[in-house]
Amino acid sequence: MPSTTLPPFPDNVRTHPFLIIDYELIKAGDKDEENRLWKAATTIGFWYLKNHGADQEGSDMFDMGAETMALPFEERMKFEQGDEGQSFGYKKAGANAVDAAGINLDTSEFLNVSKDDALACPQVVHRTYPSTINARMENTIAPFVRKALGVNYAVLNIFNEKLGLPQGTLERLHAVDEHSSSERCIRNPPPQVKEAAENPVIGAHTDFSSLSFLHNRLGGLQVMPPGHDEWSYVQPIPGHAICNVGDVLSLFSGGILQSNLHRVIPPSGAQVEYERWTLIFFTRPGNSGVLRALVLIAEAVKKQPDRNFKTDSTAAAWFTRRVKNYRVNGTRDIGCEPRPRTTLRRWSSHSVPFGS
Ligand SMILES: O=C(O)CCC(=O)C(=O)O
Ligand SMILES: [Fe+2]
Repeated sequence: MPSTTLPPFPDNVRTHPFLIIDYELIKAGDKDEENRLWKAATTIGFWYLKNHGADQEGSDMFDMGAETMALPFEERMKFEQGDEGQSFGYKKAGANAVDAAGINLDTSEFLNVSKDDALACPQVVHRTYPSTINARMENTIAPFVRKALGVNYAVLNIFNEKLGLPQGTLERLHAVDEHSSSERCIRNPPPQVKEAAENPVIGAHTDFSSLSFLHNRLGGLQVMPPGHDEWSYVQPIPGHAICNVGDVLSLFSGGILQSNLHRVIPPSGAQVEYERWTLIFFTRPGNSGVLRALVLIAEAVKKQPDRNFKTDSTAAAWFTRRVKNYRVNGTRDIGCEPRPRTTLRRWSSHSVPFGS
């Protein structure tokens, strides 16, 4: 369990301010708040969300993560996600690379529990999990999934309206009863040597979700805002989730919604001594939907001939490829684009932006 007496976020590092969106106002249909959300999503693609109502569920999830990471390593490894593009299960540290060459390995461990397994429990949809996860499937994981989905559907419905799509289009593409996404709980140990304090623990990337609903207590997350060439920290604010647009919404919206580059390095200042935990719910599209810019967005796509908003892949195939390409031992699919291990390149400068 992450300590409750963590040192404060340092005041001598560069941070990037995000808009703070009030979920209570969003639920109440406040148009000004919807406009602020739209502004955040179409500029940097990140925002803080307050009054999301998932604090207790998030805290229970962190407990689940701590209980599971306390199991012997061999036990966790029985549930390792493997190199075939499956994300559900346990990811050991060092299975992913943090640089484009695939030389430097990550230090993060992930626990990815499928929302389908959580909501169908005791039925197994995708796979089984360590005993500590099974024990909390109904009373911890499913309630968190429901809260996170509620938040993300509210946001999707606003984007749907702003994009001028027929009512319910984005929600249907992310239908709760169609198999899809995972959530993630991450543990990063403190760096072993002082020099490692600047090394990324999760390399630069854009999320291959539609929306990410993220909770962390220590610093370390950094963004590269559009038009900048230096990283800025994202300061965790107690009780505020950090939300961001992922590649799938960017793709569906022809780039109107921004999926922004970010990475994780060890926390700075006194926080560096502490284990760092993150909880994320990734809302992903249903597996059968073909990923391409939606028809009504075709005009926006035509105006950006240098960018590719067409994958010819279903969500399931695209997602599998993205997971495999992160794995050090992952085999590339025939016909797959060159393997950028991380998306250090800006999309505008490479022709297959959604293939990595
Ligand atoms: O740990 C964090 O703060 C962010 C993790 C992240 O960006 C990811 O898992 O995609
Ligand atoms: Fe991310």
